[in-house]
Amino acid sequence: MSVYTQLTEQEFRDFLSLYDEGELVNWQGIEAGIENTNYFVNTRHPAKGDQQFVLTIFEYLPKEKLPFFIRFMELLAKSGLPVPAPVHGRDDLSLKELKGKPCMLQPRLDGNHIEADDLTVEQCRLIGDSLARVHVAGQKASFTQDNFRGMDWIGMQVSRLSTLLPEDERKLQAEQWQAITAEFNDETDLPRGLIHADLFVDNVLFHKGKVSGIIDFFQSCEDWLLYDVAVTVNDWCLKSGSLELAPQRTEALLQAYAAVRPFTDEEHRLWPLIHRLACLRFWISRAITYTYPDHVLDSSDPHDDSVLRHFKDPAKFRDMLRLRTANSSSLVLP
Ligand SMILES: Nc1ncnc2c1ncn2[C@@H]1O[C@H](COP(=O)(O)OP(=O)(O)O)[C@@H](O)[C@H]1O
Ligand SMILES: N[C@@H](CCOP(=O)(O)O)C(=O)O
Repeated sequence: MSVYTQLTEQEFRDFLSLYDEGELVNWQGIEAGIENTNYFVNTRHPAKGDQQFVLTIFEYLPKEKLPFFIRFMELLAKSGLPVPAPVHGRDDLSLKELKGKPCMLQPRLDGNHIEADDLTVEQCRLIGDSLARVHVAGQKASFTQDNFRGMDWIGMQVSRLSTLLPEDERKLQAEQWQAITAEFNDETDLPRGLIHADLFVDNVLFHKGKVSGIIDFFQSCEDWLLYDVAVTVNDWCLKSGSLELAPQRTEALLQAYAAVRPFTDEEHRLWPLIHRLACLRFWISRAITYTYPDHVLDSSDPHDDSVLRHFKDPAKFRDMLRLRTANSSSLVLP
């Protein structure tokens, strides 16, 4: 469970007084998530009735990065996607502060998470369609933000980790980074746009056979659209208990995506390699969170047992990187 910032009842009440969303009924810390503190917060309003929200407190993201996420979420919600547009306070602003940390209130969307192993081919199809719609809607944006975990960041982490990793892992990262930077650079002719950048299964809710919630936009940014597709496929389309891609799931996701936004020739060519970029990125971010937590959680002491958190296994993406490299000829876009 990841609840880094604990709040008292009075602090919840004071916070809610900044909004016209009613009085506090109750709250509960949310177990999922590793980077931010999240609470379910229920209120009762004399006219609006019972309401359900999610309060997100940003533990390490700098305040200046947040307006982009808010604008992107608002744009997607306005485009008809099931994205929780942040709630505006009495001052008409959605970005607030609690205990010196930026925070915001979002509507709690209906639906449930599905365990990756239980996903159906239909759910993979639905998320392929939704992802393409996110990308198409993002093309309308007049605002942007760089990927703070993009190529520059990955390059920096590869050098930082080189003195800390075992020799075989250091060698693997160095070789992969060389292959990746040879193709992915300023001359790369891949379509770019606003991407979610973390569309893992646990960032989507399903309700009544539909995608009812796309959440956690706090890695979103401008980058290669195909990178977002690779990140998504690598979490949604695995065979049960394996890191191999399940052909039916993969095909369903990619075909549904391509029906909304067809892939370009350059995207077809670079599909096998962009998988390796996606794997390397999450291997590194997990290694940093898991093995070297000080590097990530600048604003809280990683050895402080009073905070509740959970970690994700970096080795999964190291092994997936090896597998995608070995099987690269089987990675084909429709
Ligand atoms: N708007 C929302 N509606 C419903 N549930 C939400 C919403 N936002 C977050 N959650 C719940 O909170 C959990 C953690 O949120 P998330 O944004 O993924 O946190 P983190 O950024 O720390 O990973 C999600 O897995 C989901 O269960
Ligand atoms: N999906 C990432 C973790 C990103 O962190 P989150 O707290 O924003 O979900 C992974 O699985 O490594």
